[in-house]
Amino acid sequence: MKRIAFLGPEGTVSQESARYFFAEGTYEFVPYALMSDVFAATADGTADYGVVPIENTIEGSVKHHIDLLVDSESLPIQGEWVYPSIQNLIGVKSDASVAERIAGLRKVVSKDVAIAQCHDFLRSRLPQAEFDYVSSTAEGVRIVKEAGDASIAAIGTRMSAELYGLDLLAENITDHDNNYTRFIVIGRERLSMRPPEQHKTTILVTLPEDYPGALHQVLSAFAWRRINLSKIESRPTKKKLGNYYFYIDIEMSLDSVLLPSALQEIEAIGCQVRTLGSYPYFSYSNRPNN
Ligand SMILES: O=C(O)C(=O)Cc1ccccc1
Repeated sequence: MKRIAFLGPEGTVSQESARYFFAEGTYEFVPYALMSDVFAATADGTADYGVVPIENTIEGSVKHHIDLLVDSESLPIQGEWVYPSIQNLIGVKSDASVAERIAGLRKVVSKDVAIAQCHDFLRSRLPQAEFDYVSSTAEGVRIVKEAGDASIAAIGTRMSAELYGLDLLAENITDHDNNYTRFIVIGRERLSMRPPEQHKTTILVTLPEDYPGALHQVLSAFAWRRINLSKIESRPTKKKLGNYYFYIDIEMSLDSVLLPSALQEIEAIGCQVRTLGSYPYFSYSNRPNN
């Protein structure tokens, strides 16, 4: 049975999303306390695949996860999908009314991204609350359960509230209905699933120094071939202040005729190109398990 590593404990958005993506076949879903553990377990073969939230509608790229991906040389991206994260306000069980319980909250414990996703709700309904940032949404739920304290709430999935036997104090508290998270799966083996309509390729490009207009040349190698890019983002190389690489998502498979020649052209001007993966991509309307 294939093992799928995800950011735990049980009940995270990542786990919900992994179950949605790997809906067909039998898999073992294995929680890890930190995203770096998810990468390490996949790298050393303890897990076959690792699930990584990489970008959010509201927050943009999860920079720490992009950096982990870049640092994990041997783990190509094998697939990408989009999942709507629905967050809820979760508290200990009590006989008091929900309004009273919300009024009595002093602290909210959750993951930074989840708190950001619910910013408007928290500002209007819980202006008095302070925030504790923890490693995942389900970890916040676990902490609330352990504390057994009615003045603390977590933000997390419905699944986590059920798992820890807590109450939903408010459902679907995310600020925007179009709040989606883009997930990738890393691993050595290709995935065997229904062929998708779209493929993507992700590359890292380091520009040569002292080459004015290098980025323009990179972009034009794609432009004149009419190859669409869906994302370009610079990240510091961390080797020297002011040195960057570009993280580029390309809407084309590396198996195509055009893309390899574009990459050759970019290398020819002195850029370093590293492929992070060429993989199937599933939008939310084109679900992997339709
Ligand atoms: O903390 C979690 O539950 C995660 O899986 C990370 C996360 C949090 C919010 C949106 C998407 C992923």
